[in-house]
Amino acid sequence: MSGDRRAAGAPIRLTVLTGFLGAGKTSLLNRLLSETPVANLAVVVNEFGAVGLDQLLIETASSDGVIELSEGCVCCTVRGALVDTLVMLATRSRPAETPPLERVIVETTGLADPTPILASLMTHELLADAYALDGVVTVVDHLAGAANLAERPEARRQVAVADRIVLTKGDLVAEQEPLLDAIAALNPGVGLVDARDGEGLAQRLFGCGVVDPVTGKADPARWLGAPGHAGHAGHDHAGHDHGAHGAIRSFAIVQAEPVAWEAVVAFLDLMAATQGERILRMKAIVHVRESPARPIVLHGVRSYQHPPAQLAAWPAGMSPETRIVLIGDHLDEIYVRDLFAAFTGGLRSDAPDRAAVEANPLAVPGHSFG
Ligand SMILES: Nc1nc2c(ncn2[C@@H]2O[C@H](COP(=O)(O)OP(=O)(O)OP(=O)(O)O)[C@@H](O)[C@H]2O)c(=O)[nH]1
Repeated sequence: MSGDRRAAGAPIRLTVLTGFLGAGKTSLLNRLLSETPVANLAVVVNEFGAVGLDQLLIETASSDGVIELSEGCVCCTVRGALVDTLVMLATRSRPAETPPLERVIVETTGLADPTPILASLMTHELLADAYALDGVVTVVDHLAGAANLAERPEARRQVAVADRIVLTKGDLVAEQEPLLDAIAALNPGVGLVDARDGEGLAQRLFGCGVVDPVTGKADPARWLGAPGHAGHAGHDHAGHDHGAHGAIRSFAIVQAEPVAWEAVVAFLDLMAATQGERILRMKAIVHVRESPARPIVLHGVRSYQHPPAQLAAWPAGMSPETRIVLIGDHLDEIYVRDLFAAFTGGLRSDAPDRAAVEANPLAVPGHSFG
């Protein structure tokens, strides 16, 4: 934690901890809090039905950082209260000697679709400014996980939007492959953490979002799943999933040529207008023509986008290229790729490769794409 101590005015890191009912969120939180100094961390717990139970468990580790919302689902009835609580945490007055709040963890109810919560974080003026999403951490248990993913849309969404997945109850099953396959189909390359792996939980769960500006650190390349970065397989096209899991899939648009910022804005506006409800999550780093040395990172859910943030420089080890990762539900990949190409002058997905046509021994002399 000392490495990311919050500078005055720097955003509060916010982790959304989600996972299906009984997956082990509270157990994980208890472990995390027992490992992590809690003086500058607050936990917002939302429960559905069993009010108070989780608070009792968490209180053993953190006597004063816990705020429990009243009964209700965090994605709908308590959404207003969650926003109010986060506003209160960001704006509360505090004695001069107390350190500023560095982190907030929101534990959602197991039945929550996390996308409305993420949308609130991105679109509420004060929240978008005061908080930086440090990552969506989803807990999946080996015992019930595969069945939940097969049967419950909210469980699939929790996995699809995760920046990190924690696997619990591995001690209770012999075979792990079916669940790992189901996760890979929804969110290929997501970083997996086995809850049985000893200490250092905070290190593995925190810092999996995008941060930088400028430069509050975190690791945008890892967040994006850029090739060569730990925890991700680096996928440009994966996650076909038209079977039992419906049509949640992810793909990446990659373009090395810098693009005009206004073309990207136009592309995103049209995406939001036409595909909004199908976008579970969008993460992007943009190689902008106007500032090729300083990329812009973007993220969004549904039709909402977080205000763009410009990084100090390209993340170490990442080549300058635009990389847009889209996780969608019934999202039309060809349409999206063609739309991007139309706005940015890139190659259309169904058009021949320019180099293959121009640098081809059979190419028509003098012919080139203009
Ligand atoms: N064997 C085993 N049990 C676990 C593990 N993680 C959690 N549990 C147990 O699973 C049960 C549910 O854990 P919780 O931490 O309450 O799960 P939760 O996701 O917070 O549950 P809800 O708040 O009801 O959604 C508890 O009895 C835990 O002790 C694990 O890795 N192995």
